[in-house]
Amino acid sequence: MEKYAVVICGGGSTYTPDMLELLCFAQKDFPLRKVVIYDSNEERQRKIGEYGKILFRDYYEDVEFSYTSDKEEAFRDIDFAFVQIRAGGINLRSSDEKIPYRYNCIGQETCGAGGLSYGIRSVPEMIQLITDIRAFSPDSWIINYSNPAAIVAEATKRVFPNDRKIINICDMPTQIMDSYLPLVNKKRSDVEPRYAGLNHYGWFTGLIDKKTGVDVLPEILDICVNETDTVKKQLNEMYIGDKHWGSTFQEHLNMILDYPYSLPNTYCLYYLYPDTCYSHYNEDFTRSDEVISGRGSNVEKYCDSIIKLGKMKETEFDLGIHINNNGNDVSNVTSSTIAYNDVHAPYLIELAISIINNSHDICLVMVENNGIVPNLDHGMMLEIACRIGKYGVEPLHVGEVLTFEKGLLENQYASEKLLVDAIFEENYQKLLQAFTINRIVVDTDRAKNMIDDFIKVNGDYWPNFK
Ligand SMILES: NC(=O)c1ccc[n+]([C@@H]2O[C@H](COP(=O)([O-])OP(=O)(O)OC[C@H]3O[C@@H](n4cnc5c(N)ncnc54)[C@H](O)[C@@H]3O)[C@@H](O)[C@H]2O)c1
Ligand SMILES: O=P(O)(O)OC[C@H]1O[C@H](O[C@H]2[C@H](O)[C@@H](O)[C@@H](O)O[C@@H]2CO)[C@H](O)[C@@H](O)[C@@H]1O
Ligand SMILES: [Mn+2]
Repeated sequence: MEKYAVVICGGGSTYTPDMLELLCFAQKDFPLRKVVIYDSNEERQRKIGEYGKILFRDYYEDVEFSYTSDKEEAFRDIDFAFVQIRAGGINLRSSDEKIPYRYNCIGQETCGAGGLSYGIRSVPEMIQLITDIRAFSPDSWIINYSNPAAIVAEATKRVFPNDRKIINICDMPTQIMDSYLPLVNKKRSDVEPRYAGLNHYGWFTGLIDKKTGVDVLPEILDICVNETDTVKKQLNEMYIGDKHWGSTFQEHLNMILDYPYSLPNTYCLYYLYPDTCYSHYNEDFTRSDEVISGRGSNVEKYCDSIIKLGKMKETEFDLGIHINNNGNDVSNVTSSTIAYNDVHAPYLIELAISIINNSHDICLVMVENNGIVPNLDHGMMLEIACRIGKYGVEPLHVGEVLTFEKGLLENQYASEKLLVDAIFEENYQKLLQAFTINRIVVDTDRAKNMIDDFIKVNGDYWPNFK
């Protein structure tokens, strides 16, 4: 049986423990010979690296596990690169979120001015990373989570136009399916999604039951409209203790009631309800602060405890690993790390399994439009349903989008396209246009003031726009 070599880029990521543990759970369906975690910040990765040594020794000893900041050590002889870097780190995410508030604008990780600022940092680092991976493993799959995925996808499309093994993905639609499918007693592996839009700005147009061929989305929307209180209660229970996602999904349900003909991505909230979102956020304690004190701190404590014990088996951290024996459905076998049981790792591994088995599972990934949605810009990197196999990504037919969605998407794509132009040309005028055309920014003076502030905090992460 073939065994694969995986590198996780951004090894210091808060998602890495979940990812490593799920690789142990999925060893029957995704057999591995080598796992390397790679990070440009040795210190940030060290604890997760030391924890990973214990994990693989206890649960997957025939895998060669290591951690490094050396590119050749990380990228030589690799089959899959899972990429989850945060260019500039969490502190600059904090600036991305706080600077817009100075000008009465929402600050968000991937949307609006914050997302544009983040995109300017991410693009050069992602291009360098992919170039480095390709230098040592020209035929490896590069599956990227790093944000802002829409802007990264637009930029990598231009620099690596013929590289069919770069896949940009997002786990938000997966999370939305997991949140609403229980209303019709289904889970994610029971349906094939139909979806269209840009990353973090799209809509489900169908959820096809694999057994019957029936689209269960209309029934879900009907329940949302006619049994709203039941749905509110179910979402509250699902996200009990998770204030951010709990409140996000309550607002998301309100958006469905306003536009009850499709199931939008949660991120549409920032574009369609900017004033409501602005009023709900605390500019002195934004989402990045919650992540630092929540997921970030939990993951660090988790790794520290295991490193201190020197083992996981027969401790409170014992994963009770059983070889995943329920077929390809790793989404049923979530890891038990304290980081959080989430869709992030399962989604990535489900994708990899569909590739190695050539099973053509349908996943939502970002591909160049090229007429799949004939009334949208053909260069748009659309997040749509695609069949995933060992020879690449094959998009399903979509057809035209409605006027409302077309108007929103063309506007957003103009912002993202102008931003990538601005980055490559170091062009201030296009930078100003990218900010001003964005539905969350709108005003030229506000855009100019934010850009001035972003230039100050981003330093060398930003080119010298002129
Ligand atoms: N696509 C999605 O739906 C999705 C879901 C969740 C998270 N994300 C993204 O995944 C990334 C990781 O999230 P996180 O909260 O774990 O971030 P994090 O800040 O906890 O970790 C990111 C790691 O990347 C490292 N890094 C930064 N630049 C690098 C480079 N050029 N080369 C190698 N390593 C580098 C950092 O040192 C850090 O250890 C972010 O971009 C986040 O937005 C995407
Ligand atoms: O604010 P964060 O860092 O917690 O999350 C930002 C990311 O949010 C989405 O990913 C979600 C995922 O969709 C859902 O499973 C949730 O429970 O956890 C993930 C991250 O916490 C979004 O898709 C990402 O692009 C964002 O980076
Ligand atoms: Mn996402």
